[in-house]
Amino acid sequence: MSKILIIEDDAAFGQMLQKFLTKKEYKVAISYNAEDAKQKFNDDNFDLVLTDLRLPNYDGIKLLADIKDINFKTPVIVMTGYAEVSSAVHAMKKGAFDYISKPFTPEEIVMVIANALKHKVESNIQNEPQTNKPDNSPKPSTSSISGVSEASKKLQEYIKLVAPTDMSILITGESGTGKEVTAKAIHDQSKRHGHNFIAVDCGAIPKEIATSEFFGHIKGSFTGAIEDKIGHFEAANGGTLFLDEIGNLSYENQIQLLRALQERKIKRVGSTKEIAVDLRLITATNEDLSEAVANGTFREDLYHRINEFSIEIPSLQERFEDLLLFADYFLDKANSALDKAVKGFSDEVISIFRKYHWPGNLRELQNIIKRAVLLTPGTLIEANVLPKELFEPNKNIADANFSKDAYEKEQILRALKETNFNKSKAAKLLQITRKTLYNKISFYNLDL
Ligand SMILES: Nc1ncnc2c1ncn2[C@@H]1O[C@H](COP(=O)(O)OP(=O)(O)OP(=O)(O)O)[C@@H](O)[C@H]1O
Repeated sequence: MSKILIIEDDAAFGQMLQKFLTKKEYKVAISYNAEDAKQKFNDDNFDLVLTDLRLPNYDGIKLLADIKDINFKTPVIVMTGYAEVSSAVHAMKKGAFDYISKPFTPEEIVMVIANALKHKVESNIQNEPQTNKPDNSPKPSTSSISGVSEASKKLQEYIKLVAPTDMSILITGESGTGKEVTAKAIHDQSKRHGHNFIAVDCGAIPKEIATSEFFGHIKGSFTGAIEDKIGHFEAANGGTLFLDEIGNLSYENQIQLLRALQERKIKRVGSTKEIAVDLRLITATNEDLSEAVANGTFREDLYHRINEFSIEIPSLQERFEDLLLFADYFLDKANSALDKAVKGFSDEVISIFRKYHWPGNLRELQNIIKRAVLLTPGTLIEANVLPKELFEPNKNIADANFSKDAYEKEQILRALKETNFNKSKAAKLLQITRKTLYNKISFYNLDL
């Protein structure tokens, strides 16, 4: 029988929930304040914690951190008011497993709990064999976050799937979507993580020196070669070589690269000595390489060699539900970089962020937030520190979006009416997650 700890200052609601979950065959304890909750959590083994984010005299996020400090494996579900999606997202960033907005239906809470408990069992099974070898296990990347949208979850699945293999990965996606971050995550989760991750922007290397940049040179081999130099291939030996903007390589360099990959050996410029290299290749492009192959500007044999598996990174628009999560993350990052203590975004800014189309994706979001943090005198980012492009309608897609939005809104309302406003059922009908539905209801300002 799974044990649940409810932390809820509203005694009547807490007791009702306790009673309901007990009927569902859970063993349920309840705390009405943070101190008691920590005590109980310390003294007993709980399989799951269900906590309100707003507690008297205690910050819910701090309590979440305290719980994670005691036992980071226990999944925590946070309960929030409907308007507090951004705090829920913040909580998830700090390690909460899921969130549920009040008021919720009995089916919803049962589903969320069952899902969290299932995940706990699965992750315990995965963790078991690794307990005695902490140092050899791949480290998760710490300088990035995963996102909660379906597109992000799929991306994480792919990363997890391909990381342990030695397959060559081609990462595609618009500029600023996180291709390099993804390549690094694959490296960090691979068995090569103890070796170098070398990132090279092929677009930034002049054609004349590309060979020496990739393979190194020996002193005196050409004018300017004043000392021996190792190239990127050797530097990445044992680890991962990430070639960004691979489509920019000259035809000659493409041949050299293909040869090095096939033979797994290189020669420094000016040397006859062959050097064995053992590396994993990850490449990225924001152009359509198959088109370049069709046009004859990119070698087909190299294309197949680098494309044993391809991963497409979603644009920020395609990961709409991640927007606030990333915004929060970049806010923290900007605060530390600029030594500021800006706490959040005004409602108006959040609404502007949600309406903007983010052509520069995560990089643009990050830059805008950093600039806004710098310009913000107080604790909240207000609309007056945002650049003007955020206020301009996106002319290219305005019409398309209008009709798409109107259609989507109508579909949501129809599904809600059809299910008598049961959000879980409506989400199922629409074939989206409950969270996506909540986000869309809030995005379209549906007054339910
Ligand atoms: N998952 C993530 N978590 C945190 N930050 C991210 C994430 N993905 C991207 N970023 C940030 O967004 C910015 C752009 O990421 P990155 O350089 O990986 O994009 P890219 O697709 O390789 O860009 P380009 O096409 O211009 O080379 C970086 O500053 C990176 O730190």
